[in-house]
Amino acid sequence: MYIGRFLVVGKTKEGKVFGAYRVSSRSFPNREARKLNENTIAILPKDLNEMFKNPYITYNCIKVVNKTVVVSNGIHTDFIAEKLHFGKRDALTYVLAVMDYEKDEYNTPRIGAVLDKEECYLGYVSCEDIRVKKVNLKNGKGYYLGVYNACSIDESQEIEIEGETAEEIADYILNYKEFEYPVACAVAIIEDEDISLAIKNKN
Ligand SMILES: NC(=O)c1ncn([C@@H]2O[C@H](COP(=O)(O)O)[C@@H](O)[C@H]2O)c1NC=O
Repeated sequence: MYIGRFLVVGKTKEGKVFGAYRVSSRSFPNREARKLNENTIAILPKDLNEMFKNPYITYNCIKVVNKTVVVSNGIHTDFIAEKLHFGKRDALTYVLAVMDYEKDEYNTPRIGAVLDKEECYLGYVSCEDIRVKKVNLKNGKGYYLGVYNACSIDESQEIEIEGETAEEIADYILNYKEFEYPVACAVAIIEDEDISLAIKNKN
């Protein structure tokens, strides 16, 4: 099944909260996740000239602000991170409403998650609806939210989670067979007082 870009929020079997993002792409597979600094992971074309071909393929997909993690499929990551003083739910809601879905040939939805140790919100804006929901995370389970064929916040969109470190989860989600065209995966995991980031690229 092709669900395009997707987020996974969940807990490891030992109860560590994480947010993950996978780029799956038919049209722009020559990209990679890159850790820009200890708080930020970006998605970039390997050939930087490619970024001018489409406005939606180059962006920060994870940003950590203090102890809060923002994950998304576009430049809205940065705007949500800048509005966190509104509160997690309202920052996500406000930015999704203002930015709307992508004006490409697929009306690709914007998806996002904002989470910390205590609570997690998932949200999306598509050409049909807009939704932000608080999600209760369970040990060893993850909820996914994808741009195509999986753009809903629903208990049926639950997967098992393997791995206890950011690296192990990035590897597991990048290689999650059910979802096609893997390109790159980025993960932020909250461990006690620290947040660790990891990336895994297909090639
Ligand atoms: N965020 C991304 O990495 C991203 N990659 C591709 N898109 C958009 O989605 C369209 C379809 O891409 P694809 O065929 O790779 O699923 C692209 O033309 C582009 O407008 C993206 N936009 C949102 O997901």
